[in-house]
Amino acid sequence: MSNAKKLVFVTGNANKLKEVRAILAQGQAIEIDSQDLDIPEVQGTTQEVATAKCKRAAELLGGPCITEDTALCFEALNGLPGPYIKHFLKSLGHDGLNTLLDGFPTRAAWALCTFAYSAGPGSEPLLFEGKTDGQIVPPRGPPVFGWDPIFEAENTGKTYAEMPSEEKNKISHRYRALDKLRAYLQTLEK
Ligand SMILES: O=P(O)(O)OP(=O)(O)OP(=O)(O)OC[C@H]1O[C@@H](n2cnc3c(O)ncnc32)[C@H](O)[C@@H]1O
Ligand SMILES: [Mg+2]
Repeated sequence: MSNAKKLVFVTGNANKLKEVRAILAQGQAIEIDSQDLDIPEVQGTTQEVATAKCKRAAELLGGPCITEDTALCFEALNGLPGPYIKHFLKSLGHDGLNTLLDGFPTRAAWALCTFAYSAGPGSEPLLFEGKTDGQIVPPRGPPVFGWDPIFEAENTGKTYAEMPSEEKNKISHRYRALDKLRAYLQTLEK
């Protein structure tokens, strides 16, 4: 009999779901169900964006849920595109995001993952953040997931896209945020 804790992850992104399941599968009794709900994303800080999305998801579901927002932040642009990376990526592509940084003294960037957990409608979401530093580089590796080919992580010399998934999942912004969420969920079981 499985005594796994079940959680609903509200996301429309199949790659996120895949990584979250792979990371949580490492010895943890948390099962993830997913739902793709169309939730407008507000403008603001990464925290404001994450909180508003999770609140709305819990209202629509009528129960507890998690949501996740990923930002890609350029040091030269004071953290932008940040939570708006999805639209920047769609409009500019990998090459355009690189060109955006031409003429700036640094191509340093960080990937920021924010998980939000709501215990249910009306319950203020809790946030769990994970960050991985890196550099924006011309694309290398298979273009499977978002901006993976242009993000060279920390001192690995590899873009996320060049890493086997187990390697990315050990150092990623998502892994680091999930580690905190997992620790919090364990305290609820006690
Ligand atoms: O339904 P949700 O969960 O919101 O899924 P989404 O695809 O809209 O995701 P976000 O709003 O968080 O936007 C983040 C953007 O960054 C991309 N992205 C997220 N995590 C990534 C990762 O680990 N590597 C590369 N790209 C990523 C993703 O495809 C989006 O274009
Ligand atoms: Mg989204």
